[in-house]
Amino acid sequence: MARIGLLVLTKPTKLERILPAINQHVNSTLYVQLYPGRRRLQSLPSSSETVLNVQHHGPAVISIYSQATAVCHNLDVRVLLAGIKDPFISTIQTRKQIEVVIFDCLFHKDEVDNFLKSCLLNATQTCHVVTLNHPPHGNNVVSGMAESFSIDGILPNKEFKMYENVVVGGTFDRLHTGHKILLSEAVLRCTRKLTVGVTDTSMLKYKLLWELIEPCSDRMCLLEDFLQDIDPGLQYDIVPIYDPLGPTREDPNFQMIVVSTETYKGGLKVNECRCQNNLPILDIHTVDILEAVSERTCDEEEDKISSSNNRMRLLGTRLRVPEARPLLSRKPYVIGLTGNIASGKSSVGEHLRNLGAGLLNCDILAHGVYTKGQTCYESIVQHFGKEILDDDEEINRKALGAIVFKNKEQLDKLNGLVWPVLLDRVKGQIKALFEAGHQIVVMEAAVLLQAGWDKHVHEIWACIIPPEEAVKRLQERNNLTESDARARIAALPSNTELVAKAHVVVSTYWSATYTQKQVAKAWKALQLYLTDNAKL
Ligand SMILES: CC(=O)SCCNC(=O)CCNC(=O)[C@H](O)C(C)(C)COP(=O)(O)OP(=O)(O)OC[C@H]1O[C@@H](n2cnc3c(N)ncnc32)[C@H](O)[C@@H]1OP(=O)(O)O
Repeated sequence: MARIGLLVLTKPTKLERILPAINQHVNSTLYVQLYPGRRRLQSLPSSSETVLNVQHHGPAVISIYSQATAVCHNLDVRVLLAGIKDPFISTIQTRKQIEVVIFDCLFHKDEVDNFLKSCLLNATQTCHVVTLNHPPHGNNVVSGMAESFSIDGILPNKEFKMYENVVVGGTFDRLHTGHKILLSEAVLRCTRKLTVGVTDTSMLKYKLLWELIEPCSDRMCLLEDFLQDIDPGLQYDIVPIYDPLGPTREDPNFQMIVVSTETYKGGLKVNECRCQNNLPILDIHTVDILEAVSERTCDEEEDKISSSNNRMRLLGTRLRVPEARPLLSRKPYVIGLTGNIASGKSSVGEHLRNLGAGLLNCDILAHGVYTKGQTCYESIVQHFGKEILDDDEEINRKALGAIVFKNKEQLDKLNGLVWPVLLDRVKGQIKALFEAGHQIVVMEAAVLLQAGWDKHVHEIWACIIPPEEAVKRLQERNNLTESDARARIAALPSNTELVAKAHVVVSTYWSATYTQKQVAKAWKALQLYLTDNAKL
């Protein structure tokens, strides 16, 4: 199985039939090259032909993306546009090295050899060829796809225009089919420079699960990579934006803006602002939100292709490969379950226990190290004074908490007294749970990262909820004032810090059933990971 493949598509109507077979040949990136008739390679293009070509073949691009996404879920599909804009281009330049070329019809061996040698500029030495020459059945032409590539006899649509300077904006988090279509529509209509405004993370804090949005610089790099792939002939200016209008409020050169039906109002706002600034009004090209592949996977998701849905689907998945822990015993496999206060760690821990994990709760263990007669009792009383004692001389945690949660120095002191003793107990408990038959142990610890205990676990699972939800929960659960609740939240790592370290992220923001679903998904993925790596 190759990682990177190129599908040479001479008849787009065949796509539906050949897509399932493509999954057996490629598992990472699928380039698609629409291949206009080669007889045209001899003559030189004229600009009117370019416009006709884009007008004629542009809709096929959308259709390819929708169909390919529906069938090849795991492939990063990239429809190459340079050959559509200029049908006389005879070379294919991709960013990634092509390992397999898939033809949708039989070509003569000499033609194929010539194609591999002269047209493909970035193929591996061992690049091989597959022909999926399925016989046509029925007459059903897929909508948006013309059976013929010939543009002869096609009348120019006077409405259809191409522009030197085009602009498009968005968050572009984890490029999905909707983004690819929006960008392709912009590229297809652009002849010189495409400016892409990318919302900086500071603008996104109102978005659901914004903490899972990739950093702006990463999103910009991925965009550049995608755009250079689909049309290396354009100039790209990819810029971070800190307000919804970005560079459109001042650049006099922009001529056209590409928006989705959802962001059309934003396009109107841009023109309002340009009018006020005495700048030329932009033509607005609106791209439909893709409905065909927008099926929700659960009630909680939005009813369209959206980045929020994509982020929700990341919950419970393995976001990164755990670092090697050579100093940690391989067995049992220890998950550090952490999260800010009231984030629902304990419910996640319970789900994991139900699935078979051994569970230990460090909050509860911590309480046990300073009950009367236990190791930390004397040192805590000595430092914090007898005022923290109950009538029965036990440490009153409410009184102790009132001191430490208002004073960082005091909290550090308490942590310094408790953590070393607690860690010994935690290690003892992990061993006991393993001896009782648990191959996987979950260590629930609110301050896992601050304590530097990440080195004592094989991987980290973080539980996140929006901070405002945490404030609400804390006020209800712990009877705290709003400012006390905010102070308690601020004392623990933020969602962003947690996500940066976590291998798996779950959120208890929605229903208990949805939390359970995420945990079950993460548990299943962990079993696969452990089996693959023979860690159990
Ligand atoms: C490395 C670890 O994570 S060990 C587990 C955390 N425990 C510790 O660090 C020991 C020091 N803390 C304590 O002894 C107690 O929390 C006290 C005395 C401060 C307060 O006791 P209680 O009022 O009974 O609170 P309790 O222990 O149940 O903790 C309540 C919340 O405080 C937070 N909390 C606990 N310890 C700390 C700490 N050291 N720093 C910041 N927040 C903390 C937790 O997030 C917990 O929230 P959660 O229930 O949503 O997880």
